[in-house]
Amino acid sequence: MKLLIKAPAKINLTLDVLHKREDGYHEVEMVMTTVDLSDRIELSDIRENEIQVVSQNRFVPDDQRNLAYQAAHLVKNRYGIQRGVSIGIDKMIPVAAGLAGGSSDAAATLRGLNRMWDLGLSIDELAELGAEIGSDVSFCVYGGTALAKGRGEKITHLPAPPNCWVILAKPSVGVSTADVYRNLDLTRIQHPNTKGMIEALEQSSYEGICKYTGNVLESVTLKTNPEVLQIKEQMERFGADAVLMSGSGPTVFGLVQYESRLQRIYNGLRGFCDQVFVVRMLGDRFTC
Ligand SMILES: C[C@@](CO)(OP(=O)(O)O)[C@H](O)COP(=O)(O)OP(=O)(O)OC[C@H]1O[C@@H](n2ccc(N)nc2=O)[C@H](O)[C@@H]1O
Ligand SMILES: Nc1ncnc2c1ncn2[C@@H]1O[C@H](COP(=O)(O)OP(=O)(O)O)[C@@H](O)[C@H]1O
Repeated sequence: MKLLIKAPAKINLTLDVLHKREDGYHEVEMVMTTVDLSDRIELSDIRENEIQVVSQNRFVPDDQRNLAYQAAHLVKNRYGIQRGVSIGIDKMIPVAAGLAGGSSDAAATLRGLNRMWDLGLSIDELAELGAEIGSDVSFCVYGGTALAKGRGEKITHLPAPPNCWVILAKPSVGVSTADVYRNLDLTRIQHPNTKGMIEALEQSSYEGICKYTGNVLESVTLKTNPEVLQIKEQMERFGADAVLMSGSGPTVFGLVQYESRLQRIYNGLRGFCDQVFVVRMLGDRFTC
């Protein structure tokens, strides 16, 4: 049997950090939404009772460090599955970019194995398993648009944003999520208005969504990586309606309502940023 599953990237419309917890993680409040830049995960039955990961991308680990491997390993152990699987990862989402590519691969693997191995798990049960792999995996199991609390695993679904374009620009610098959280100065945070963002989504107000975007992790990543700030400034100058870094970075996204502006922003960015994508937000969430 072979299964092909889509693993979409996410962006953070808001990202707030409330405090540092005793377990070392940070208590967060984030509004996240999936966009149609997706990895393709191919699950295939194999004869050997083992997990294999195959990817052409040299930044994607092919062993137990891979989050998709960890998802298969968790399911195999938890449910005593005596079958093997090959996980092919066709990587479209830039790696270590603040777009949750690895988390989404893990989430897609959970959804896929649930079908392939007839586990009969609900989407909520899959999201609970996802939380054991990483903070962003639960959200990626559902996709769509949601408020994520706790360390990211407590999910409340929200209405999809109104239709618009999203330009993603990924500078070549690498960013470690753990380092960004570690270097965050909690005494100097400018908290985004999460409530305002939720209301804007509920009212389907594009202007409100643009107004309430905010990410406290920018204070760390923009300071250590001036090229990220430069990309933000370029996107603003070329006329994006809202510009923000996604997650811990370094990817910057711009929201654009009118197609006429899109080409100008895209061309302006291509000059000094290798990876630029124009995508749509994905309205629907996964149900199984
Ligand atoms: C910042 C965010 C925003 O969506 O995304 P990315 O930039 O990674 O895409 C997430 O909070 C990242 O989630 P994820 O990448 O799954 O994090 P994990 O693997 O669970 O944790 C990586 C490290 O980040 C730190 N961490 C993560 C989540 C959290 N709420 N508090 C933390 O302090 C911890 O040091 C942890 O060891
Ligand atoms: N399936 C995967 N795809 C990409 N990276 C992975 C995967 N599994 C593990 N990783 C590791 O996780 C790290 C974070 O990758 P990724 O999920 O792409 O970034 P982010 O958390 O910033 O959104 C990478 O450095 C990579 O080594």
